[in-house]
Amino acid sequence: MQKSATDLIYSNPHSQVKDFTFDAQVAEVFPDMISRSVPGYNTIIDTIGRLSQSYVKDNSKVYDLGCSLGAATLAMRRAITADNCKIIGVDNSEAMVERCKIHIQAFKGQTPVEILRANIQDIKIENASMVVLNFTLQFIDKSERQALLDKIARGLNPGGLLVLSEKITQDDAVSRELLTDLHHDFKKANGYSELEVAQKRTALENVMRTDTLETHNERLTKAGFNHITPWFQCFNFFSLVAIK
Ligand SMILES: C[S@@+](CC[C@H](N)C(=O)[O-])C[C@H]1O[C@@H](n2cnc3c(N)ncnc32)[C@H](O)[C@@H]1O
Ligand SMILES: O=C(O)C(=O)C[C@]1(C(=O)O)C=C[C@@H](O)C=C1
Repeated sequence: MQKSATDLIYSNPHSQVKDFTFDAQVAEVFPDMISRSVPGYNTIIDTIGRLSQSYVKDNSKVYDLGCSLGAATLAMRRAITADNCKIIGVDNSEAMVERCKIHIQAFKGQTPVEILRANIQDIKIENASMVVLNFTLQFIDKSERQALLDKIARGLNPGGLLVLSEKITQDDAVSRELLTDLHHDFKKANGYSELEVAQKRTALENVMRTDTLETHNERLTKAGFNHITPWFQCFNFFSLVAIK
């Protein structure tokens, strides 16, 4: 991931904390924001690259849905050895897509990359050997998540792989509070103040709705995935692989 400006968005008191959006201000500091906010983010990006080496097949497509600045796309492009493939990165934030295109061009690679500004719910997914949803599903309306996963499962070739990474919640309030506290401690250890943690939490409240692990499993099973296994969890962040 490239170096970026330090995230100071919530460092001063906001008279009214607005709903979080992936605007130009966020895009500018995003690599710093996500690596200081998501435990294991770099491990997850590296592992997506590692998985693409094994699962991306000749003559197929790879989708990075909610690609932001293209961290997962770049990790996959570095690792893919299959021939005649294409990576399609999709994001609906204009600021992210603009920066992502510049970022991708700055690196050389064999596999062609196309970055699209679109709603991932509107695009066609076809002939895919690998699909990545790295901390994106949590921003889709809950009632529309199953339809998106159904579309992904339909678009994957047999043996194709989905990587789904999400912030999760727990039904049990004691467990939920424990993991939330650990996550907040992680953010503070990475230099965020109490105020920054509290204001970001408020900003995300209406826009990022998390599910339990059980809900994720149920949806993926319903979508038709045959092999589903979490491979990473740290506090209330996890990543799984689902194979068709
Ligand atoms: C937390 S970021 C994803 C981080 C990125 N996948 C990575 O690994 O660095 C979520 C991204 O999803 C995008 N997004 C949210 N809803 C979307 C939608 N319906 N269609 C396309 N992109 C969406 C946001 O603009 C944002 O860039
Ligand atoms: O900052 C937090 O508390 C988060 O939940 C992290 C999180 C995410 O999970 O996607 C939320 C928004 C930002 O895009 C980066 C990371």
